[in-house]
Amino acid sequence: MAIITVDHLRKTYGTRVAVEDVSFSVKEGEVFGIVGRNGAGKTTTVECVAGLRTPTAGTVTVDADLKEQVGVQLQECSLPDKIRVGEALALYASFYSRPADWRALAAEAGLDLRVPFAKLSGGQRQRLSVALALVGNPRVAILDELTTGLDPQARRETWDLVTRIRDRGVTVLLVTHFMEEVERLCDRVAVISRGRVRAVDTPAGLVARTGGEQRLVFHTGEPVDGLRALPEVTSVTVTGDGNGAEVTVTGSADLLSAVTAVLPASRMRDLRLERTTLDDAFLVLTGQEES
Ligand SMILES: Nc1ncnc2c1ncn2[C@@H]1O[C@H](COP(=O)(O)OP(=O)(O)OP(=O)(O)O)[C@@H](O)[C@H]1O
Repeated sequence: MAIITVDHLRKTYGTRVAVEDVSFSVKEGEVFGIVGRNGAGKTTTVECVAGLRTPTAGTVTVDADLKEQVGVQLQECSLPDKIRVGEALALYASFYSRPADWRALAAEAGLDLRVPFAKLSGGQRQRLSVALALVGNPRVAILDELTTGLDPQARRETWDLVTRIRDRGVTVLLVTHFMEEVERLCDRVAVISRGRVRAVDTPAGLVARTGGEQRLVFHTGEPVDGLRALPEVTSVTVTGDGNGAEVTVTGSADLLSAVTAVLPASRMRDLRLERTTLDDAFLVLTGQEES
């Protein structure tokens, strides 16, 4: 069941078009990603979903009482330097009629209640901002670029926190630049480019729709012309000659077994198989329009 429905959303600021035409729906309980290059319209879109901005045209429907049931973590978390983690959580909890147990939230986010905001690391600040977004016990959490600027360890801890939120049944709308984050966390993702949705799919579906191509690269002294006739093969490129020739074969799934049936792996050196990645898919889907 859709908990969020965005239908032909458009948002302009004077003559500047921030969101041209965006439609998607988010199912209850899923982690739904929004990806796109800088300025694509991601933040404007989620701010409209959160009720922080009014659409110029189109509609946003959220099947939850906005004030109480949507928790928002926006790009920068800024609090007074001296406020302690526990004080900030208690303050936010006082805004809600049925707040979550904020001590448990802090423990889950790995935060010490006594530490003042100014002393928190970047990762701790991000996890505090997620905890603050959850303190009202929302059914929907909107998280905007929550791991930008974090080191790999802090990023992983934040991902674990998002996974635990999802496991509790909270629907998550996640804006991100990181394809690894999409692969790890998102059930489905909308790719936005220049204010329009270019694709909505699972991460694997996005990879598949932009080719799902495989590439086999190896060195051999053997003739490779026979490979061109294989139905799995779309191209064979040879650079250099003789025993040092580097051969690149592209094609569909099962490329490796098809090729090694004709040319045994024992006749190849430095064999490697490369697959289309989500990064490749993202570049294909957003690249042409915005270089
Ligand atoms: N308040 C505003 N007034 C004027 N233009 C704005 C305003 N907010 C956003 N824009 C413009 O709208 C476009 C989309 O901005 P938005 O912040 O939604 O993009 P984004 O995809 O979230 O980018 P980023 O990844 O850099 O955060 C940009 O060109 C931006 O400059």
